[in-house]
Amino acid sequence: MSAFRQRSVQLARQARTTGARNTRSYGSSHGHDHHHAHNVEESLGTGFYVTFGVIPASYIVYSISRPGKNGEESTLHKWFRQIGDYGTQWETRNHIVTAAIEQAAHDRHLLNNASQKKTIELRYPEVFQTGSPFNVPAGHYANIDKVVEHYRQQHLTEEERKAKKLAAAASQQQAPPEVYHQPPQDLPAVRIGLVNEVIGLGLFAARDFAKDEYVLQEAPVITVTFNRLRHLNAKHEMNQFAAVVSAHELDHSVRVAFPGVYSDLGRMPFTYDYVVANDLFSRLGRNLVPGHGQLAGADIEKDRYEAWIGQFARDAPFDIPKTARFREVAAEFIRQYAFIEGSEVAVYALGRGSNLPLANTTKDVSANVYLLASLINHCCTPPVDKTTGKSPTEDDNGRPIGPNCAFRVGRQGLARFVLPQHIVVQANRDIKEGEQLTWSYGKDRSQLGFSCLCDTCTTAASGRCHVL
Ligand SMILES: C[S@@+](CC[C@H](N)C(=O)[O-])C[C@H]1O[C@@H](n2cnc3c(N)ncnc32)[C@H](O)[C@@H]1O
Repeated sequence: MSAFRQRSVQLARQARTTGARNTRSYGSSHGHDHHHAHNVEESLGTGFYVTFGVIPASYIVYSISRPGKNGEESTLHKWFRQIGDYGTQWETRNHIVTAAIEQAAHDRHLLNNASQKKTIELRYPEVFQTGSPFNVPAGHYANIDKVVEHYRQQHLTEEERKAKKLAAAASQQQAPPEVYHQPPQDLPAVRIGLVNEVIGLGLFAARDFAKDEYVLQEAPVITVTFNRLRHLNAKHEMNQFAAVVSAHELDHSVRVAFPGVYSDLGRMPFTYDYVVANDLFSRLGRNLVPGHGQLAGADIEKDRYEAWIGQFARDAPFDIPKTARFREVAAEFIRQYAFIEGSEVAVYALGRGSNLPLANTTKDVSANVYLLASLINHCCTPPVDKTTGKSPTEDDNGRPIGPNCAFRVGRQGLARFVLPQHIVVQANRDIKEGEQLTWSYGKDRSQLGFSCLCDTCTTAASGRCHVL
């Protein structure tokens, strides 16, 4: 194209030169043309391109508009027809899509509503009649009696093994002791005794008890509202003071059970003769639930008793001034002697700063004082043995050590026979007649508030408590 263009320019230049020769030359331009011939750059122009473009375009249009060799439809004609057919095509597609959606909806409806078949159609029912096609001579079935017998034996052996295992497990599983479910028996349960002049009164087994056996059930003699956090405030102190004093006024046995508290409240302890003459030791058993353990009297010598109450008699003034100090005395008495329903620790174990469990600590709850159960003294649990990981229950000579009882207040666990606010005493190991009943006050020695003189602490053979 470039060569063609250069040639055209050359021809045009020659034509101009010839033209100049035939025309007049003006003086001013004379000789200039001759010496300075310009190179003229000219494009081919639109006309040129149009002319040359039309030819192939016409050819293309011509060829696509021609029918095929065998009279087929020309390409151009096909295009026009396709464009014309678009409407029909879309209509057909829409019909197909609509039909598919309708069918899907129908199927879905059918699947959701049709009930499931309860039987399975066999592809060919003769399947039941056929035997194994392998290793079976024509007209015969294999005799599988031996196989059946083998698996029958295997099944019987397995069943026998299971039965033996179950029986072994059942014999190993110890049935809970019968006594654990039974309320205390209507038999002598406890006897009152004087442990020594420091510890004071205590309760002693009046017969043998088996581990887990219930010893007695007792109703409270004083019930007051108690709040672990607001124990010492005017409302609670007044409530406790009134309850403690009126219990004393109603029954002299209360003064026998708590001589120290009543001397603090201005009441003289009774003499031994007065107690015996009025049968006040026996009256200490008056709140036992009938049929749930009996008090077998008291075993206390006169001179020891007089020596013991002498310490309280010395302090006792003769009147009860209702001052704040006496309210405090009553409140302290409740803290020392009361038990809370549902709790397995007594109120003293819930003293200020205690982290022992009490359902809702800011709530007012009932705290109960009992006549007999309040005489049960504390015994320390021996420290855990590092080798066994348990607290020893026997000393080196095989004698039982540690507390031998536990208590529950109200219904708890299997002790469903316990009445609301009542206390039940339970043997936590076998107890011999004459043994002192003890339980743990729930704190270690440093927090007890008195110098512990329990067997665990004082018996040389056990003596382990000293390390606490
Ligand atoms: C709930 S009373 C038990 C009955 C008490 N012995 C009495 O005569 O009133 C608790 C008080 O008994 C005394 N006590 C209980 N267990 C004791 C122990 N292991 N060692 C020394 N004193 C104990 C303490 O004076 C304690 O405050």
